[in-house]
Amino acid sequence: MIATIKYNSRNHKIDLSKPLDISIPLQDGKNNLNAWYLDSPRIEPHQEGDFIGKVSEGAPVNFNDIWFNPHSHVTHTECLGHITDSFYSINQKLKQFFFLAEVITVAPEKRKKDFVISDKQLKYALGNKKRDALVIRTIPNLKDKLSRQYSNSNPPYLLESAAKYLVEKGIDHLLVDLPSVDKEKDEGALLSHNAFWNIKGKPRINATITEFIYVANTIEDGCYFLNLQVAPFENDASPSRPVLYKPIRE
Ligand SMILES: N[C@@H](CC(=O)c1ccccc1NC=O)C(=O)O
Repeated sequence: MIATIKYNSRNHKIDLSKPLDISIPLQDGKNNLNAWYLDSPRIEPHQEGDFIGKVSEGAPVNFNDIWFNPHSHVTHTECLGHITDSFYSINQKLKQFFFLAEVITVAPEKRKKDFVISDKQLKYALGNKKRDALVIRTIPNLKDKLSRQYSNSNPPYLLESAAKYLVEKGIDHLLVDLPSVDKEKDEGALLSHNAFWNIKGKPRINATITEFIYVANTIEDGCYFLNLQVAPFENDASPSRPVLYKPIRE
């Protein structure tokens, strides 16, 4: 199924039958991804009195309750409501779902005890490309990213100057394969979140950050169309499924 997309007065073709899913699924239990010191997520039959919501236990349907936190357990997209006093819902702020994206691969640089993504690395990778969205794959890029236990591991993050550079570049949607764009323990500074949403200036209310993606090694760096949608929760963040489509060269 081939679609032609007219973007900036140019036609691009994509094959809708060849989606590249860069989300991480959520599953019950300890093998699930985890961050921010929470228990593992749970998917379990709803129970009430004698009722157990499971066909094999005599119920007419499987009827599971799910306990999870979008920031801890799954690919999720957040809006500025993640760090503001006022409530903003990702389901209200993300209203367009196709974007031109660049996929880049970065090896975070060692800075004292941290590993960071710098503005210099992003400048080198983006050059003068103009994109709506940036997908950052960090290396090493092993399958353990699907089930990592990140709490107290001080994962890589973006320098504030890197986030500021992305704002200057006009990147509205940032996707990373990390738990956060900020340092795990930064005493609430959240410098990159603040810079990306320009909280101290004119807030970028339609900009989004997607965390915990996984970009398989079979997906090459380069230009893609990105379909980004969230589950319709009215919350600062919600589970999301970013999907890439490679433009067809003619
Ligand atoms: N870096 C922050 C902590 C933080 O970001 C955070 C803490 C608890 C639960 C979630 C967090 N961040 C992401 O959703 C700090 O050290 O204050």
